[in-house]
Amino acid sequence: MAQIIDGKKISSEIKEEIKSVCSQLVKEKKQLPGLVTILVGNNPASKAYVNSKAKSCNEVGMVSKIEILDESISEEELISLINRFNNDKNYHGILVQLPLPKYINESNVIKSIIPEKDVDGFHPINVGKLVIGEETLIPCTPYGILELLKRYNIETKGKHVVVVGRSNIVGKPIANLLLQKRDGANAVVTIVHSAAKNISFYTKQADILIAAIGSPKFIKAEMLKENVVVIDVGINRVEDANSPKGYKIIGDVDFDEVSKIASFITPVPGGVGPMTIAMLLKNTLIAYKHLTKNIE
Ligand SMILES: Nc1nc(=O)c2c([nH]1)NC[C@@H]1CN(c3ccc(C(=O)N[C@@H](CCC(=O)O)C(=O)O)cc3)C=[N+]21
Repeated sequence: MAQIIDGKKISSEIKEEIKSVCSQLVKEKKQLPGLVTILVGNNPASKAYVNSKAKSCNEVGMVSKIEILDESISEEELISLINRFNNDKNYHGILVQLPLPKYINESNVIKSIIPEKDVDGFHPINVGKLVIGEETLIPCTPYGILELLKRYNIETKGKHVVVVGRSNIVGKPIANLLLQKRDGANAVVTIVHSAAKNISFYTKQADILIAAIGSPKFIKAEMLKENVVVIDVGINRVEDANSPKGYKIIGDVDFDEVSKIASFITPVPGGVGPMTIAMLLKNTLIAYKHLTKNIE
């Protein structure tokens, strides 16, 4: 049986670390780090995420603001609001909850956030820095995966990591980060995606498998070798009559069968998801550090 990688526990540890930095700032009567989250429309899942981000901010003692905008807002109005926060010294991180309504160009919106406050790490300047191995704000989910591997002492040097999925949010950045030589993971990395003729051919070679597909229970035990380390990034909402909420969240990995052959595995929920939020707070602290020079 695989050892469970407890993302909930590690995320609590990281939040404790951030909390102690914030209470030190209070003692020194210094400004606190601030995060603004912008939500357009009222998609229930997005609302839930945004609320849990704000709750975590409050837990660690950061300043947090949620801006909820009507679905009818124009791209120009959204960008002008972002500009206001670009210039607002009380906020060091700006996060625009994705996805945005179809008529708003996501790329224009992401580019309107100053790279220094881009705590998602989605701005092309930050993406470019990440790819060439320069210090930058790392997207929260990949950053969370790196922390999990580090805190469970899972060696990546020379290991074959197979990333399933090529999104800009998870697949591409995690592949680049694990590839990095200088203060990096130094792994051999393969990215596979839906156009592959035989996905199992690739996944069977993985020492570490990262599933970021967006398809419930896609990864089966027969696609993997014994003792593989499995990181499940999937957050799939499926109907569940037995749950009080009417739905449950399952990953991209068939946990019941894969946990029998893997050496380590992240559960869903309680794996990568909580880490995403912890690393968002960490990024806000890093942005604060660079913008204010209040902490070393
Ligand atoms: N600009 C932007 N940045 C994001 O980082 C971003 C986004 N937009 N849009 C949506 C996705 C999704 N996302 C998650 C965060 C936490 C959990 C999380 O905490 N999940 C819990 C379960 C939560 C539950 O039960 O609903 C878990 O896996 O244990 C999941 C998903 C951030 N995203």
